[in-house]
This record gives sequence, C-alpha cells and structure tokens, in this order.
Amino acid sequence: MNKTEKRNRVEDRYNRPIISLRISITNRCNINCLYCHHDGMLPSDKEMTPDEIFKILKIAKSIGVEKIRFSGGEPLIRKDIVEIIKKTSSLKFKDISITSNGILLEKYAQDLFDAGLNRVNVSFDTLNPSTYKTITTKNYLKEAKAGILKAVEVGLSPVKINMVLMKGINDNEVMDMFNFSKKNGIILQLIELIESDNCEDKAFNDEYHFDLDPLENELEKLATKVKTREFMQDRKKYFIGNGEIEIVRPMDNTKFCENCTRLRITPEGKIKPCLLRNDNLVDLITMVREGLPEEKLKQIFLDGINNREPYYNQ
Ligand SMILES: Nc1nc2c(ncn2[C@@H]2O[C@H](COP(=O)(O)OP(=O)(O)OP(=O)(O)O)[C@@H](O)[C@H]2O)c(=O)[nH]1
Ligand SMILES: C[S@@+](CC[C@H](N)C(=O)[O-])C[C@H]1O[C@@H](n2cnc3c(N)ncnc32)[C@H](O)[C@@H]1O
Ligand code: SF4
Ligand code: SF4
Repeated sequence: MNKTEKRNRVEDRYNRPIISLRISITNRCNINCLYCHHDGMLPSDKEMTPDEIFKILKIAKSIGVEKIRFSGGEPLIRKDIVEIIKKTSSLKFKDISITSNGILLEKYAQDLFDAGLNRVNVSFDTLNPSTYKTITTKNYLKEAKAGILKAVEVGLSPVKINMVLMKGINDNEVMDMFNFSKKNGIILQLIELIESDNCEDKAFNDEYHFDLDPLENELEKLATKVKTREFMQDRKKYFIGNGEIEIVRPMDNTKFCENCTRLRITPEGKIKPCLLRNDNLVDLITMVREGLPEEKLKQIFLDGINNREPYYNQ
C-alpha cells in the first residue's frame, strides 16, 4: 500500500479499516438457488447506471478502499457489465472481482479480463446434474462448469469456487469438488449456510445447516500448511497437496466480524454496513442522482461507515 492510500484509509468505530467495497449491481438472477435470500425485486431501469457506479467508486477510492467486488443477484445478467468493469478499472483499484453463478461466464470471461477484471468467484455447489437442478431449479450445470474453466483459461486469477454446504444435499461431494478444483488450479471455498433477517424460511436452515467442525478437523490433519487471512474476517486456508481450501464460517463467529473490512452497496444504491442487517442502511443513490458534490457524497459514505458494528460480538 502506498502512503497516500494509507493516509486516506478510514476506520469504523471499532477500529476496522474499510478496505473493500462489495457492490450489488442487480438483484435479478437467471437461477433460483434454494438457500438464496433474494433481497426484493428491482426493475432493470431502476438499477444504478455505469456512470452512477463510477461516481460511487470514485468516492470509495477517495476514502482508501482498495478492493471492489461486484455481486448481485447475478452481475453477468447486466448487458453493460463489461463497460462497468472498464470504468472501474480506470480508477486503479488493487483488486476488482466478481461473484457469479458462472452461467454466462464462458461468453464474457475474455472481455471482462480485457476490461481489467482481476478475478472471479463462481457459485458452484455440486458436480452432479440432478443435485444442481435441485439446488438451482435449472439445468445449467454444463454452462456453469464451462464458465469456470473459461475463466481459468483467459487468466482470471485466482478463480474460486463457492460451495455452500447443505446437509444431505451436497455435503458428500467435498472431496470430488476439491479434486475438480485442484486439477484446474482453482481455490475451493466451503461456505457455511447462513440464515439472516430476510430469510423467509428459518426451518430451511435448521434442516440443511451443515456443521463444518468435523470437516475442518479432517482438513487440519490433511493440510501441509494452514494460513489465516487477517484482513479477511480471519478466515482459515488449508493447503492440501497442490490444492487450497478456504473456509467461510460467519455464523456466531466473533472473530469473523472483528476482522470485517467490507462495506456494501445494495442494488437500490444504499450503503449497507453489514451483510446480515437491513435496519441501518444509508441512502446514497438519491444524492448521486441529485448531483450532490463529491465532498457531500463522501460524508454520506462516512455516515454509512459510522453505522458499522460487528454483528456477532461477545
Ligand atoms: N457474514 C458474512 N459473510 C460473508 C461476508 N462476505 C462474504 N461472506 C460469505 O462469503 C461467501 C463468499 O463471498 P464472495 O463474494 O465469493 O467473496 P469472498 O469469499 O468474501 O471474498 P474473497 O475470498 O476475497 O474472494 C458469501 O457467500 C457469504 O456467505 C461478510 O461480510 N459477512
Ligand atoms: C448472493 S450470491 C450473488 C452472486 C452470484 N449470483 C452468485 O451466486 O455467485 C453471492 C454468494 O452468496 C452465497 N449465498 C447465498 N445465499 C447464501 C446462504 N444462505 N448461505 C451462505 N451463502 C449464501 C452464494 O453461494 C454466492 O456464493
Ligand atoms: S445464483 Fe446467486 S443470486 Fe442467483 S439465486 Fe443463486 S445465490 Fe442467489
Ligand atoms: S456479519 Fe456483518 S459484521 Fe460480521 S463479517 Fe458479515 S458483514 Fe461483517
């Protein structure tokens, strides 16, 4: 990090620096995953335009944000995704990434790479076509897999697979998925199923929540090296053979929240201080659309940061 970036870096009231911004650019999606919370519906003509996104990212840059992630909904469903990445790239962030279900990735990977995208995480919970259909309600396994391989081929790096573990659905596929990942130079992220305020069916979580403890103990035994990502929610990474597995376990995890350096923007253009809360959002896009000067927009950003609190604390 250079001196200017360090000087500009803002911390919240809990001394957590704001290093990354996750911006959700649509809540439309081409599949319907069993576990997804679907935060409402926003028509495409109300979504933030590439120029509005650019204005928001400029403010983020000015307060020391280094990493940008585009998410959704499905970000690749936006026809202007390449333009959005191109504009973002001109701001010279350290890291630009997308989280996607991969279905449209084969089509876009090269253009996204050329536009300045660094890396991609692809949600891919199973290698089994019938389980894929159960989880997503659609038959796009082949397309998603082709998208993942194309991302590797064009040089997006690292490519990560996000696998949400669900008891009785895909918990028996971890090693198959690890072998697929390892063979293709991909990092496997095993994600704990999470429940949030807007989760319609809490019984779903009770039924399918998979306890990662025994699995992590096994990984620990197999690993030749274990690392912790300090500025990334203190997540553990296990190096096994020439492969890598990262564990994402937010539930009741105070260390995870203690090391949370991420701010979010919702598809409606609101600052969301925490993934699991909807009661402390700060409207930003209205002011961007009203043409408020950058200094005023920056103050709104700081108000959002001021609302940040660790979700799980002692
Ligand atoms: N509770 C909580 N969970 C998060 C947060 N960020 C990510 N997650 C979980 O991590 C999963 C993967 O998120 P991604 O968007 O792929 O990115 P990431 O793994 O956080 O980031 P990188 O490892 O840097 O690629 C999400 O599906 C969430 O379940 C967060 O801030 N809070
Ligand atoms: C909401 S999706 C948006 C981006 C893109 N559509 C995708 O699926 O990658 C972002 C990530 O959230 C994860 N996710 C969604 N619901 C979840 C839940 N209940 N528990 C854990 N992770 C979840 C998905 O697996 C995905 O990796
Ligand atoms: S692909 Fe992503 S946004 Fe779409 S339903 Fe699945 S998790 Fe949700
Ligand atoms: S739950 Fe909230 S505070 Fe905790 S890591 Fe996620 S976004 Fe950060």
